[in-house]
Amino acid sequence: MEKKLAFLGPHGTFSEEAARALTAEQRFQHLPYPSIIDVITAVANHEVNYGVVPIENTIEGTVNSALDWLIHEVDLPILGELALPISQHLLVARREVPLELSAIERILSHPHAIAQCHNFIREQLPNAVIEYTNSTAKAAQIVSEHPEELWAAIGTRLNPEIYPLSFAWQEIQDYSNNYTRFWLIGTEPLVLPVSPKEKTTILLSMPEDFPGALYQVLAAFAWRKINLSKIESRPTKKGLGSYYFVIDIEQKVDEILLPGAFAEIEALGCQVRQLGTYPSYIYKAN
Ligand SMILES: O=C(O)C(=O)C[C@]1(C(=O)O)C=C[C@@H](O)C=C1
Repeated sequence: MEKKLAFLGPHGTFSEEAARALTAEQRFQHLPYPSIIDVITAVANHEVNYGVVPIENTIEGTVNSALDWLIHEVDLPILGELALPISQHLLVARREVPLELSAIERILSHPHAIAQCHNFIREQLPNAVIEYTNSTAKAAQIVSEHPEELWAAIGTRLNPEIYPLSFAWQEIQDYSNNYTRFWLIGTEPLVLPVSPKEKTTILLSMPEDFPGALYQVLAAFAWRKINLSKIESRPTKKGLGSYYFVIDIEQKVDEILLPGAFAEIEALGCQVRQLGTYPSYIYKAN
């Protein structure tokens, strides 16, 4: 039976691009879900076998809703990661007389896409009202369905191929080297192509009132020369000043020295939860 994979819909999101690229060599039924949390929940409830969610963007940083749901609400392993180049475009409904930029009253998109284009919006559309949607493609769909309104969407280069839209301005993100990392999550293992880059992500909980705990944790990695690529603190939601640390490590969990580092950290009284050990890819267009 064909395996099912959930992505943030509707069709035409960056998440769908990432999902199709990550699973290019396998046959899947790709299913759109209305929100990132719905994607994760569908995987956790076994409605689908796998899901793809955005986790971090170069300009805007961590996608907190995705990371927090994976930390607090479910226990699903990360199976793979893809960094997808992101370019944002200003899209308007197709009409006989093209909509002037100065006439745009409302601009719709996913909060992360809006945040990647703050400078453009402030300079070119200072009076437009911002309306957040669950995804870029949702914004594109809504704008295309209301050609009578003076609305624009921030969306992907593929959106005008799916919805009756035209480009009002291309490449509007504030920084050119824009990437979003996506995680593939699932309830069963998946054979993915070998990657030169393997990563492990852990969630670290520390004992309370332990001066220098983070310093000692980092020392356990440092003296073993284990490379870390990200440390993010997220609230435990149990009280102000109480945090988890999400740490991305640039090697696989069973590689030499990493189990020793975990044992040393646990001996300090910290808890280590492994969120996944997985291949990491950078998207390359064919
Ligand atoms: O709206 C989309 O197209 C998504 O896939 C979501 C998302 C995100 O959550 O960061 C993905 C990539 C871009 O950074 C902007 C939006």
